Amino acid sequence: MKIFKFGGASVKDAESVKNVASIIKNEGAIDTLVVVSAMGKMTNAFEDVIDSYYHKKEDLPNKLNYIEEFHKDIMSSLFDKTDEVYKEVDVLFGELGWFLARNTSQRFNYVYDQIICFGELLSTRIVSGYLAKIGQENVWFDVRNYIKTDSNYRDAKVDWDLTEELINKKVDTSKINITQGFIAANDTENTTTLGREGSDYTAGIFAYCLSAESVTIWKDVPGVLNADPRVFSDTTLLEQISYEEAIEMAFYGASVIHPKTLQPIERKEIPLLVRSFVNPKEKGTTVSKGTMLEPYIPCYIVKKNQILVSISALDFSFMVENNISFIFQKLHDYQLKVNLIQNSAISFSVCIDNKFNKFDEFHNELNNQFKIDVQKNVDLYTIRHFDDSAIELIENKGESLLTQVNKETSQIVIKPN
Ligand SMILES: Nc1ncnc2c1ncn2[C@@H]1O[C@H](COP(=O)(O)OP(=O)(O)O)[C@@H](O)[C@H]1O
Ligand SMILES: N[C@@H](CC(=O)OP(=O)(O)O)C(=O)O
Repeated sequence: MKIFKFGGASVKDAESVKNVASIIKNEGAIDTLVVVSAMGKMTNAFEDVIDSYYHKKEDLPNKLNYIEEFHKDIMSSLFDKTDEVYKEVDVLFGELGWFLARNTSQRFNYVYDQIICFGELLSTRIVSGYLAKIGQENVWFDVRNYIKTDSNYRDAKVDWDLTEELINKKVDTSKINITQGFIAANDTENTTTLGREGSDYTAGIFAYCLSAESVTIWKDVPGVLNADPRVFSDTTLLEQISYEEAIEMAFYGASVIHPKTLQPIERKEIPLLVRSFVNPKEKGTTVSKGTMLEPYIPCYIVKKNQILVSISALDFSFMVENNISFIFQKLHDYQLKVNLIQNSAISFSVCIDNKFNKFDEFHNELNNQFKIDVQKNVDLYTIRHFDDSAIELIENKGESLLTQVNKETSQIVIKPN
């Protein structure tokens, strides 16, 4: 069985849905399980709904209307008004309205997951309905009956044993199956999610459980490039990369593959293909066991908007185990993700992501015990397989604040010009 994954960009409008349907027809007409994300930027739109709902804002009806109109507008170009899919979509909007009216829970993460899931439920109904409309038989299923997790809402951990059992019992591997990425359920049937951009991971979960022959993630780029084309104007397609290399790139922040996706498929040595839904005839990138990188060239990964913090003791004493472990505990407590560490005898530097906006609290707490220098709004560049000219290219992007060089990887913190 093959696994396909289509992200939001591939189903952002009616033409895109037609394109996805033609790829499925041409490339995956049997034995294929298709994982689909919410359409376009609909997950962000549902986050707006959650914000308005949770904070009881007056604009909630407008935000809900926007989402309904977005989907119905796409549907009007794909279906006749009498098609079954309209009923299915209306049932989903009914369920959403029912939850919004009846929910009494104040737990934000729980509420978030019960609402955000409708993006994927709607998109899969539309893709499945359109395939049926053009005569392509397929099976739609609710992934929440297949992927089971703990109750850590918004970042749930998969119960692998139960999930594997359910998937193997329930998936008809001879058919085209259409299901949702990103969402799952706990043992009390409440919806959970696997973390933002987690649909790639869903594809990895199905691939592992079904021992699939391959996973193809269809993207708006020709494959894995040696840099993000949104940031670098001159990029090269990587035709082949090893699992290890792909895991390294994803770990450092190459957003083309979700970091959690690779571990399950690497364990079973299932090839991962990253291909273009714009040019589906092109081969794209193969991630598999074997050659580390083909062609062997420097690869650039950038994380924007980081904070560089240098910490030293007030009395100039050494930065050693006891104070470093204390600082790390505090970084953990304030959910500050560390992307680079460098220490010398008397100072300790970290480059961190302030995703949850807790840096100022961390700073206040440590300020009277340590001397702390802070540089906000810096960019962290990671270069895999660097050479001198690659480092020079990055150092020309602004003021270079810190450079760290390991065998295969160089990391440079830049204050942009
Ligand atoms: N090394 C890279 N190679 C290709 N694309 C990259 C790379 N690093 C970042 N990207 C970005 O990843 C995007 C595709 O990933 P993403 O938007 O998450 O897709 P989807 O939402 O369809 O899963 C591309 O549009 C590109 O800008
Ligand atoms: N829709 C979810 C899950 C996802 O993976 O989406 P995409 O495949 O479009 O990145 C999100 O936006 O987080």
